[in-house]
Amino acid sequence: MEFTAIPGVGEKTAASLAELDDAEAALRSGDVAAIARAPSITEGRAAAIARAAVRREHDDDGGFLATDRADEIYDQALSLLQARAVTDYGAKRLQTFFPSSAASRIEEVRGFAAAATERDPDPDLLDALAGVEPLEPAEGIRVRERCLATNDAERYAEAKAALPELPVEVIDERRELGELGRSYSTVYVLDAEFAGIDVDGDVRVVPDALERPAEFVPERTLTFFADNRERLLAAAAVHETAGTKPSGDLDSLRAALDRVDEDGGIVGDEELERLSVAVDDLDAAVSTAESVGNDHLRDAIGEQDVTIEGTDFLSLVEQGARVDSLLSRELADDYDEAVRLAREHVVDSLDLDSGEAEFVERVFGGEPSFPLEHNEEAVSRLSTELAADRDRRANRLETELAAELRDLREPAESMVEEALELDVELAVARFADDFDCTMPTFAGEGFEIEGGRSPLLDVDFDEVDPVDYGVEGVTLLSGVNSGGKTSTLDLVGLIVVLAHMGLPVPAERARVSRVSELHYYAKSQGTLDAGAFESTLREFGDLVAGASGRLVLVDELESITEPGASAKIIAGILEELDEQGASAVFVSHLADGIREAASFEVAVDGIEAVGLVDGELRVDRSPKKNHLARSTPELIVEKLAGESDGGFYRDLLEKF
Ligand SMILES: Nc1ncnc2c1ncn2[C@@H]1O[C@H](COP(=O)(O)OP(=O)(O)OP(=O)(O)O)[C@@H](O)[C@H]1O
Repeated sequence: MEFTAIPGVGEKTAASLAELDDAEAALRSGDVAAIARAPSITEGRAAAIARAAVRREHDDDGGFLATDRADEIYDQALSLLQARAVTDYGAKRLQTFFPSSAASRIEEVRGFAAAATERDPDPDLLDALAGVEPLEPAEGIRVRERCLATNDAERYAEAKAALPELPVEVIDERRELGELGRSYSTVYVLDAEFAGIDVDGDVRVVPDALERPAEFVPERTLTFFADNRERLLAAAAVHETAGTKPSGDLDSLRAALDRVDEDGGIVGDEELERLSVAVDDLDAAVSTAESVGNDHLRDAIGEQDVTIEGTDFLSLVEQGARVDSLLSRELADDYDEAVRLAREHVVDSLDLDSGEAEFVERVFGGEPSFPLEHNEEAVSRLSTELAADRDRRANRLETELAAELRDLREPAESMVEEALELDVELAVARFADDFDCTMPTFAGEGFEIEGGRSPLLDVDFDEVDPVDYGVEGVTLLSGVNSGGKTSTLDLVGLIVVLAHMGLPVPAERARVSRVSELHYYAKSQGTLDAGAFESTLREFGDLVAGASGRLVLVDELESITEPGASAKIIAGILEELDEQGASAVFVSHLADGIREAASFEVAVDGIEAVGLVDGELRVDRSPKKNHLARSTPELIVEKLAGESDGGFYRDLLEKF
């Protein structure tokens, strides 16, 4: 697939997408999580790319929402769905649902929605979902104790690219390898010619290391699991609560996570723990050991009766009062004991093995002196030895554990994606539940809605009166002020948009025709000036230029100019739409004038006031077919005519 053929995808994004394992499948299925795994593609951008890819896949020109008001209705529908997603991911993924004129796309989503509405949005499940997020790649890993080495400039560049986490050293001769062996706990040599080399340290010749980089940086795998621990556990909890079968085995995943600490290190290896503690506590142990030895020596000196010959005394004074020779002669045994105690303290407190204990021999010893002092160089050698052992052991264990975890990585990723996908399904299920939705059917012309209740109204959904309304062809919708004409258009628009998204609609039953474009024009705010009027007229000129297959909803177009002209303009538009067999509902208070001006019998439906109760209009929200509803002024005049004896109101009423 040429990624640049997807609208909105340039060379740079295409190159990012190409880095995915199976970008085509991700694009085809609108898998936002997978697309967002491409470098520098955010989830928001991934949703836009997915939408464009799905459109292309289904040959959809993206023109379904043909007007601003149609766009707004879609945005409102999307917001209602998104408000029911628990995860940010779910909210973004819902953006890949859009109204389309393509039957194949609608069918695809209808299949998804049918399964989704079977789901039970259990509150525990929604709680569990709250912790699920797309997984993070392991980033910022820097390994300092191991290195790669090569004598080839080209391989050096390849190594830097394939294993950016490791230092890469250039070596010209064997001797340098020996130096590296002493500086690093492990050296991976990339050149086969060094095979069989015998140098100090852990130096391994691995010419194929760049072909299997993950094995040489187990930190990649371990950090991935450590960084994503909470998300993975949350996804596991989602599967358990939902009773769904995850891609991976949850017990193995949990057991594996228990073996990695929060920094990606190994948990539960006693020897590694011992070595780590020994490295960390070495200086403190040596210092305490020194005190132990000196305490012993001080006590011994204090208790000793020192006999000193005059010549010795003289020589001592001449030497600047040094007591070493005196110590070696008089307190040799006590000094040896002090050294033994000091060594023993280091070995015991750090739990050193016999090999390590040999290094301690050199830390304390030598010529007797007071106070007893440690040999710094020997401490440093012991420290280097312990650290190298620790690093080698950690690396060996990490390599082994990472090899096990690598096999779990893919199932773990799928498991999280499945949990996130479940959030999308549950959002649809909750939407359908909350607004008593049904799956619409596609057939015939226009639409037929039974028991439709708009969630876009400014009243609680529980208080929304159900509306029955159907239209085939071109119709005027009349009615009292605030009777619900605009709300009816909104309901029709919403049901048509949701149906073309492939989703359930808020009605007991709904039939809609397959529409190529939805043209919904909101009521204009007051009369337009000449320029704005001209451009509005041009818009309608374009609308009627090829209206077949379109659904047109227009709210009180008459408000754009004076009533007489408006009626003629509306009549003209209706004639064109009628000729092309389009379906349209025009809300208007000018039904009489329009009918008069039109060259065909324009159908008129009406939202009828049942009457005025305490000055308030009681309305039947379902428009009556082929019925010109009485207007609010007419109702008021009728009321006044009934209340008074005077002829004025009766005369007035007769004029309606
Ligand atoms: N089906 C319904 N159920 C409950 N309340 C409704 C319903 N339809 C409309 N309403 C209420 O009536 C109010 C007015 O509705 P709407 O704006 O659709 O009337 P209208 O006929 O377009 O008015 P106007 O002629 O003044 O433009 C809404 O804001 C809403 O509160």
